[in-house]
Amino acid sequence: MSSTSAIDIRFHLPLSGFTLETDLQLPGKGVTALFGHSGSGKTTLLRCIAGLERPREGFLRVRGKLWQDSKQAVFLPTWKRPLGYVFQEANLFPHLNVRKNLEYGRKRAFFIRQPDGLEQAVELLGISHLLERLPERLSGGERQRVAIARALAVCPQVLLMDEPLAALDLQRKQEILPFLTRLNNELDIPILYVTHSPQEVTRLADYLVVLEKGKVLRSGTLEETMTALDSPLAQGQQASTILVGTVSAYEAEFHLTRMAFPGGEISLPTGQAFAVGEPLRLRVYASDVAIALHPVQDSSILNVLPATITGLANDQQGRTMLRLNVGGTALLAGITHKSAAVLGLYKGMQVFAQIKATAIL
Ligand SMILES: Nc1ncnc2c1ncn2[C@@H]1O[C@H](COP(=O)(O)OP(=O)(O)OP(=O)(O)O)[C@@H](O)[C@H]1O
Repeated sequence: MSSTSAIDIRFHLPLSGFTLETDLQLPGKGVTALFGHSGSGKTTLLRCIAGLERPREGFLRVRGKLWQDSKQAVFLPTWKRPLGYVFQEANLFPHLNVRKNLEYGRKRAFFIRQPDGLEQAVELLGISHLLERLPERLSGGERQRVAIARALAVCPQVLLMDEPLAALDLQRKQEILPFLTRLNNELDIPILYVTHSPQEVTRLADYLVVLEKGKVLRSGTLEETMTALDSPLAQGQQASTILVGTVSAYEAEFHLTRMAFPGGEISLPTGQAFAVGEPLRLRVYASDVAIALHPVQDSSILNVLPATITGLANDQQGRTMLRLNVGGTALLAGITHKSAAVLGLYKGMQVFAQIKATAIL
């Protein structure tokens, strides 16, 4: 990552009983998820980036622009930082309609560059039909879409989102997720996204920072961090791999979509037809990946990919997690400790990964 396109963050912020200590370089575009247990410091880190906390020692450079450097006594106040901030609650002004809520934020912003920022935000969040409504006449999901549009209407250089879905029920979450995916695809700014939810991480993130007690436990691409055998995300029933690729074919007769990814090709049944070339993101649970020593001929499993074992970790419940390299893509396989022993699996061994099921994210 070059320092002109990245976000460089170094903060040392001692609070009573808790110290935030971060030294990070994050990508200057895409979604970076900040993940960790309650109290690990995710919100405090966002507040530092927003200039709402002022660490005595701090350095922050966003895509080549210095926002903060305690050594040079540089500290841009919050109102001069070109950022959008979305909270758990939408916090709209109840007496202003949606349009006026959006305009209010824009009027107060110091840094607006593009005159059509508001229209773009309205279009991106699909809220043009809501502009004349008062917040009390919006659903929770709509309110949150307005809050996101308000943050984007000021044309920020970075979007900070603090658990934007946490206050919503499952159905509302599902309603908003496609808009968040769209932001990631269509905006050229980085999004820092705080969440507790492994599902949101896997659905949205390109890059992941795992925080624990104010420190960075791990940071890297989603693939690296999810498949590192000592990562909290690679443990238990939720352990999964995200495969990113494009549709290579659709077999209408079988309602079967084939996706090409750097490690090969994978097929999955889909209710809807996808166009060739369309981007797809699939989740493969580790528990849905089995291991064979030879390519199996007579099997109902469609996806059999040659792989090399790059790591093994046993837990205390009789399970072994394998990290595989499938043509350059990391894949987790969760099998029993007994199967690993019977097959004589070891690091460096060539095997075949049989992928039983996948889900589109
Ligand atoms: N102004 C403050 N003064 C003292 N302690 C603080 C202050 N702000 C936060 N803390 C403490 O810092 C720690 C991290 O809090 P923070 O809200 O950043 O965690 P989090 O990971 O966002 O948690 P959650 O997921 O529950 O929102 C907590 O122990 C909190 O009590």
